[in-house]
Amino acid sequence: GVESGQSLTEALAELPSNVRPSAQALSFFAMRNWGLAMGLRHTLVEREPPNATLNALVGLSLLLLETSVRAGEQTPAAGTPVYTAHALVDQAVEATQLQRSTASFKGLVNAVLRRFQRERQAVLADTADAPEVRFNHARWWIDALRKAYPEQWERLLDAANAHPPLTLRVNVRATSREAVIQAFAHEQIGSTAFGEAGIVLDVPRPVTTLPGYAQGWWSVQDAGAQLAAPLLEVRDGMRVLDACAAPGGKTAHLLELADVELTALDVDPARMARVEQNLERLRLLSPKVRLVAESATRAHLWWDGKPFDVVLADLPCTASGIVSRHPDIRWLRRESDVQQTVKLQREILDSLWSMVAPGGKLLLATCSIFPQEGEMQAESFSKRHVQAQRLPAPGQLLPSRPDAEHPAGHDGFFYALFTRRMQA
Ligand SMILES: C[S@@+](CC[C@H](N)C(=O)[O-])C[C@H]1O[C@@H](n2cnc3c(N)ncnc32)[C@H](O)[C@@H]1O
Repeated sequence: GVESGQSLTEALAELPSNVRPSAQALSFFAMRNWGLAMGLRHTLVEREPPNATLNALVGLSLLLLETSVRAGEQTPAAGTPVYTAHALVDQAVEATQLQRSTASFKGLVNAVLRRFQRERQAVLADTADAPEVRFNHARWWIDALRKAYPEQWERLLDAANAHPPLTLRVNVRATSREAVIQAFAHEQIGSTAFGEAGIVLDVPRPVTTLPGYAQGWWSVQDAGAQLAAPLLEVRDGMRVLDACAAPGGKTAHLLELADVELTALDVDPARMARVEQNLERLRLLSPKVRLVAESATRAHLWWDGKPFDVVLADLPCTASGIVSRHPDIRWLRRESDVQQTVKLQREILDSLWSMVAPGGKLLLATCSIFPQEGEMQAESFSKRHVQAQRLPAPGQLLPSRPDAEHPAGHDGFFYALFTRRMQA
């Protein structure tokens, strides 16, 4: 799916629920190691296979073969899919045979896998130095980060390859952070407080098995994303617009912080339905909350003309800051996507700016670390809108792993805050 442009989340959602957990574990592992998979495929089959399915099948089989050899040399990390080499070759050949688009390549798949088994050391030596293999990202992505962050690019790529912690934000309308930590401790689940309402789990686990999920005590949200809503300093009675709201992480946070009149908007109706489900679980739906499935750029269809005190523009972006949580992104995106999202972001921002009340605030947020979607976008916005005055905000947050000072680490985000100057 990812090789032909479909996101992993979409592809997994289409599978029957009984195979989804194992398919997710395998595909996440594959995406976290796809640089090696494609590197081995390239060394052994120089010519690009005629279709994406065959390419993925050969790459995945080689990766799993290599994983099985390494597992014999060193205990693999928890969750690593380990199969015997014999079973792998058999299954790969059988899978090739099952699909009409690949069936005639059965002999090729068999030959490639057997050659890898015979010549493993030499094949690895020919493969290991390619940047895609070393850093496990697409080449254009590595080059873009090297250019933007000449000092930090290697650290950033390594952080993207790490497994992220499980971080939660407590719904302070429903309970207190201390009560949640205690409820977790009661079930021998270790966790640590961070930030204003955050909790990081000592060991990640399926969220629905944690106390308080159904009761809406908390939401899953990265530590960096938890900074967004507080920057807007909402107070009771304010008119608030969350313009790119789905799946509703920051919508819920805004509603937890104050008793506001909130419009949550998203262009994607299916994703908008998830906002409703999330707010329902958190007991945050009320007549003061309006949910609209429309585009921020088509204000005439949904805006009553009354300005908002606060606008959150959590813009669609390449998501280059959250790769550790979505390991397919780095393979899914194309270089040309950056230009396209920059243009869409500009259109959305310009439309939203006209809705901000004098003295009101707009927060430009993205989960990207490409400067075009961050500081460059904010600067060009300032130039287009002379009434926009920039206020203090974190700017570019680069992804960081948990450490003693920041037990939750955080993903990569960009935040720029503007206020509309009062008329003279
Ligand atoms: C980064 S996500 C938002 C995440 C969300 N704020 C949260 O915290 O859970 C960006 C969202 O923008 C939406 N979007 C894209 N184009 C849009 C448009 N023209 N108008 C409104 N929403 C749009 C996408 O469907 C996507 O759900």
